[in-house]
Amino acid sequence: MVGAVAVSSGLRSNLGVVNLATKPSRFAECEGLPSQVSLRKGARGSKMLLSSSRRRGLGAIRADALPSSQEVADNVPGATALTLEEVATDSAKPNSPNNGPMSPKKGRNENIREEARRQGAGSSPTTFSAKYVPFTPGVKSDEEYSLDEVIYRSKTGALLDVQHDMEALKKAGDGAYWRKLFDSRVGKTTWPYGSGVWSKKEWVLPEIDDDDIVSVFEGNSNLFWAERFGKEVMDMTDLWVKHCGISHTGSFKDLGMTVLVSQVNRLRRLGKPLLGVGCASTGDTSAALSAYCAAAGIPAIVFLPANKISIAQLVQPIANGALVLSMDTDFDGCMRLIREVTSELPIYLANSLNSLRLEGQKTAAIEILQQFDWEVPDWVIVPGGNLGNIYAFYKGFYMCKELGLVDRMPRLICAQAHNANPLYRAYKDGWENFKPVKALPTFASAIQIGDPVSIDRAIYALTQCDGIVEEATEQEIMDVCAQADKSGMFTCPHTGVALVALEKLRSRGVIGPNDRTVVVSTAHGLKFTQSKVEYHSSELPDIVSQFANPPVSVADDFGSIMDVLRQKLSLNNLKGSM
Ligand SMILES: N[C@@H](CCOP(=O)(O)O)C(=O)O
Repeated sequence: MVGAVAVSSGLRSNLGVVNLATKPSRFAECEGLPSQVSLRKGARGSKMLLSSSRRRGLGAIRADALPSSQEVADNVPGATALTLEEVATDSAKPNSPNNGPMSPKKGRNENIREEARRQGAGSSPTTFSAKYVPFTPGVKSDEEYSLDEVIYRSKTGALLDVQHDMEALKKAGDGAYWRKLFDSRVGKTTWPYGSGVWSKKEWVLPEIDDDDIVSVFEGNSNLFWAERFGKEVMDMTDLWVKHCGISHTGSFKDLGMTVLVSQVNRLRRLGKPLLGVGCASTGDTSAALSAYCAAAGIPAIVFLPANKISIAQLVQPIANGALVLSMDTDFDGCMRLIREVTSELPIYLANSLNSLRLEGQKTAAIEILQQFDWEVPDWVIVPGGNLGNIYAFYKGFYMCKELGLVDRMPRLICAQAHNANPLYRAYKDGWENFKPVKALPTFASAIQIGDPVSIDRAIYALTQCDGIVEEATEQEIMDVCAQADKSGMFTCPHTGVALVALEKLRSRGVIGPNDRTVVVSTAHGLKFTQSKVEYHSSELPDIVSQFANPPVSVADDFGSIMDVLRQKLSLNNLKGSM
């Protein structure tokens, strides 16, 4: 066990040293974010710019009501003004990263954006449109906002939804038309359709100019048949994993972030004085935001709970040049603070409270149908923390049904960690009396959230499709991950939570042995190696490592190695035949 112990203690000591809270100055001057506009002391001086009613308004601000860059500079001690022109034109500069490395040159002088523009693909005036409306299902309202406004909540404080002109989409063609169009774009590098998200552009952000899109051709993620795990562990024949973690920054967040950052890119070009984009995060949202902002040359500001995210997640925004603020609180605390800050300063909020994100995330559901050649699976299991994604999946499936691409919806299951299970509790209570909880530490750290922003969206989605909520204990999460990994996967703990939900529903007979079931894997397991190392070293407190596979320490000589092989591989039984 020497090897395992060494690896594990090395990792642990690394974790101990990395605490950005003690080193703010090194990171305050990250590329693209003038340190004068840092959010340290004095930023609260800008309070006078916003009316107190807006402060009470749950963070809802409209872009046309935002202070100008000059006003910010005048009122924020130490801030300098970016001219509107500077803000707006940065991404249009010829050497802007937005036009840079991810756009391979076509011919001598043309990149793929230019090629798409020349061919008129996607940039011509569209008959499709989308707008924000209050997310108040069943309640009629005339309230609506352009997607070019900076607004996250309705007048009454409700969440917003992006509403598409479904009539225009229906008029364009029937289900077969849309299926054919989407299928024709898969596997190409045509800008911007090489992206799994933008290949559904008409259903996502129909009115954005292709030139404003910030994409690294995310999406089109793997959907694979988990044959051995399905058969041996779940007694199932038709179990699939949609691996959204095989993505640019290693999680499904890329799907939403390409949409959100593209819209910010557009707003800055239109002259909105947005200084940057900010989020609270348990590690994946911050990684995605930082990468897309870096690709577009837009400042990113991320609020992280100190010592609560993995090193692999922490290093991503650092490397991408974001301003990383590490705080001695949990995710819910970071979320409260970023909402306060974004209602004070012209920083665009990138958490899934912002309904734009879900427009990108819903494409994973459409992809699942597409990958099954437009056949609908019986069940789709999604891990849930802040709860935007379960609604995003619902919406993707719903649009496909409404527009005739398929004729039914799958049943959705949301899976939560027992240590952070407010949705599960509400479900068990017949959806009555939702109460936020104090989320306790869980290996599934990305869903360690006690007061989920999208609770209303999640409850709506689940009630609409006869959905189910399940929960997983820490022991169950680690065991199922080890079993899944043994069958060739490399699961993140959140995927483990979804697998536990599956196991429980299988053992109760709710999910049948031949039901086509998709488990959504939300992140790459390589982001969460620490708990795996400790599990296989049997070093996790309060966890019995029944599926541990520790490395064997062996002397570097032939005889010792043969002894181990004999013991481990039952070579003695084979002796006669050798
Ligand atoms: N797991 C998330 C938490 C933030 O949720 P979001 O839905 O607002 O992105 C993360 O990776 O930060």
